[in-house]
Amino acid sequence: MAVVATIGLPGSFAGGLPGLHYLAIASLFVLAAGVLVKYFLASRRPPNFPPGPPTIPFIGNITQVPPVKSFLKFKDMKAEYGSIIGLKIGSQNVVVLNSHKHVKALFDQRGSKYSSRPQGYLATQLVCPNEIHILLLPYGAEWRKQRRILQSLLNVKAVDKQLPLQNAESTATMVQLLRDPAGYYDHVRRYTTAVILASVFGQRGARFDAPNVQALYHAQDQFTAILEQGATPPVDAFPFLRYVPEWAAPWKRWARAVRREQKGLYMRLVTETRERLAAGKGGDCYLQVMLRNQEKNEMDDEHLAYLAGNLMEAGSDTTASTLLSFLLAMIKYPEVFKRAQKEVDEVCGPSRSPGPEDITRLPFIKAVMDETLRWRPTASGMIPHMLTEDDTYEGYFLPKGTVFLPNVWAIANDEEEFENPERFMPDRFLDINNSQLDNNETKGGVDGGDYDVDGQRTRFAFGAGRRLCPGHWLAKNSLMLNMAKIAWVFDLSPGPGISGPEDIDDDINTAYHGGFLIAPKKFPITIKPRSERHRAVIENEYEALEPFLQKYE
Ligand code: HEM
Repeated sequence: MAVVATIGLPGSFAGGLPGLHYLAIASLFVLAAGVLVKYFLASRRPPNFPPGPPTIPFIGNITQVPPVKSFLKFKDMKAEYGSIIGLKIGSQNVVVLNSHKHVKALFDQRGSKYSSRPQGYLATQLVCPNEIHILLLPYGAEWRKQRRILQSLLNVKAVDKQLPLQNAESTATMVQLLRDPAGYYDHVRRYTTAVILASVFGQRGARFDAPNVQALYHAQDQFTAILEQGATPPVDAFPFLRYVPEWAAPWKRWARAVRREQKGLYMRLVTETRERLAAGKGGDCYLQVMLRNQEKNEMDDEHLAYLAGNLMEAGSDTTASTLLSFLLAMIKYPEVFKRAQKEVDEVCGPSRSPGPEDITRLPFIKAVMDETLRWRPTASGMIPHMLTEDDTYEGYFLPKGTVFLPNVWAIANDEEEFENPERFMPDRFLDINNSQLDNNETKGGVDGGDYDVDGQRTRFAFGAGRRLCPGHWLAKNSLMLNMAKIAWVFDLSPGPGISGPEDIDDDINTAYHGGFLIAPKKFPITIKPRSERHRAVIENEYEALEPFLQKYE
């Protein structure tokens, strides 16, 4: 009766069944209207929010965001709306940062507010619940703890310990490329997985079809596929979707399957590593250190397994995709590859391939690596940061909870920063590296202007602020070693059916897979040893390194 009075219904309808019916329908109607009004209002741009395309009631800008390679569309929007663009994805506030200036000002300089991640229902509740996945963790105690652990293993000095492993696996990759050049795509992907498998779990991944390499790629592919925009209903924009029962929501069943597969794999790898360590095998891996400190760090087995597994996810495809882009660039720009070959020849001579000791002696290869990371940044799909307090910037109001997308693609292709950004021109980094090296080295990698030692801060290929990729030193050692060895061992040219470099498709629209990470599609390439002597040297080097790799078998 009280309810009836409140909503002003005639009392005579309140007593019997028909009255209750009416009441229920009316209540539902009011509830639905309330929800509609809420979503209607929530899909509008908040006052003083950065400019962007007009919103559509209830859905905001959802229809203006393409499901793949949205970074291209966001770059185009810059002409109309500027370098800081406000969007509504349903009720979610989203800001796209199209200039390195904003990423620096917000992520780097206001790191205490801009370092969280959006807590998407699917990713953080169904696939990775209980704060187990460092990439997805909110900015807080658990993230700080996990980040500290990674920092101690992956800092600039500590990663040098992995150089012998990276060198041996890179040499093994050169031999695989010699023996089976057509399988280049998988050989490169094997390399990056094998390095992480050995450095983290102390295990060997000698072939691309090795069960653990395959299992890792399968779990990783499933994980990225389910997180891809458009792969599942927009449950965060329309939270009522989370209440759809599982029988009517195949995406929920898919999420549970991904969870099962990922957890099963990472836990199994930890068990295997424990057993191998007990048997005196695979020592000195990152997981061994983590296990030793497990109690001190208050990590249960699942958190430990995920932290180790996350290194696999974060370090494998990213590095492989960058190396594949390098191969593509080298056949598209043969004059660059010739200069790279000249440099390695001058530094190493004809009797040995480049090794760890050469990494700091190859400025041109370094510029090629920097340019590859700029030309095709693998994280163009934009890894979001989330704002944890209300803020104002350049006169705009940015509410707490706003999701920020750093558009690495737009930053790397900014005509105001880079002349002819679509062209692969390592010289732009050669000049910077040479002129700014001293100035910036004293600042411990933090940029003293627009560039740091390796130009990383301007391109933002490794992210920014407190979430900056903790694996970037390890990754860069892998990139340098492989790029230098490839230039030393091989001649590269366009594959059969391609008349010359001008016919090679390197277009981001057509030559690249879209998704969370971008990667080149397989392209025709001919990979041949430069001479019989080069072939013999690399085969011999591999033979000498085999006993070292055996310890991971
Ligand atoms: C070329 C190779 C790589 C690229 C381009 C890359 C790029 C990135 C980017 C863009 C982020 C997000 C940064 C941000 O939110 O601002 C990230 C995060 C991360 N990366 Fe990398 N990465 C690479 C290799 C690696 C390697 C080799 C490892 C480890 C072995 C690694 C481990 C991680 C981890 C754990 C995170 C999550 C950090 C956090 O959320 O606090 N990455 N990476």
